[in-house]
Amino acid sequence: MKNIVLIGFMGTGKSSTGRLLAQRLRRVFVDIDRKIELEQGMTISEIFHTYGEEYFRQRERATIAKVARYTNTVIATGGGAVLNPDNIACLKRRGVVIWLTASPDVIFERTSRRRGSRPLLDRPNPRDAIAGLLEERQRLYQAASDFTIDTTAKKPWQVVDEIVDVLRQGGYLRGRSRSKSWQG
Ligand SMILES: Nc1ncnc2c1ncn2[C@@H]1O[C@H](COP(=O)(O)OP(=O)(O)OP(=O)(O)O)[C@@H](O)[C@H]1O
Ligand SMILES: O=C(O)C1=C[C@@H](O)[C@@H](O)[C@H](O)C1
Ligand SMILES: [Mg+2]
Repeated sequence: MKNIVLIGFMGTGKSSTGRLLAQRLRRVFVDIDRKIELEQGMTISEIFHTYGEEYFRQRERATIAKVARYTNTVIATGGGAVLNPDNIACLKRRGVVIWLTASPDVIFERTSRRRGSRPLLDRPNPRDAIAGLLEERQRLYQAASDFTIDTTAKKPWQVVDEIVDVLRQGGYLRGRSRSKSWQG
């Protein structure tokens, strides 16, 4: 079975929704940011501040190259994975790519919850940083994705339901996964 790859801006729910989706489909879940943190023994912010963004992007590239070879896995990428076309090319080889979106206000609200953990938003006016990065990246997410799901006004379990529906309709899932109602 193909991997299910979640892409999208910070705060669109790739990590939290990805974990739920993997539980629902009984698949392994890999979060690229978490894997880098574990392997490096540092948080993403510490990596950015100590070695710089370019170094982080190299680690991200190497980690994605490794994980993209898995099968049957739910993969949550970091928000900047689309910046390198090689990342997308290798993820697509064995994966179907889902773009999670959310409005700038909701992104701001969700990313404010764990301040200090997203170095690119660690500045005096994070709203402007969000607007600028969204503008730069929107077309990259669009071009990389097979399906798009707007998470703005949805609970994580509703996003999971929608992902399962689009994957099933697209012929990417076989058999039944647990019914929607179990998650309330
Ligand atoms: N659909 C949702 N409704 C409400 N809150 C959500 C939803 N999805 C995620 N969240 C919350 O928003 C915050 C950010 O979510 P998450 O870390 O999953 O985003 P992400 O896309 O993985 O971001 P990053 O690219 O920075 O890793 C978390 O506090 C999470 O619980
Ligand atoms: O959007 C981005 O460029 C990033 C998103 C996070 O997931 C982390 O990968 C890191 O903070 C960079
Ligand atoms: Mg994440």
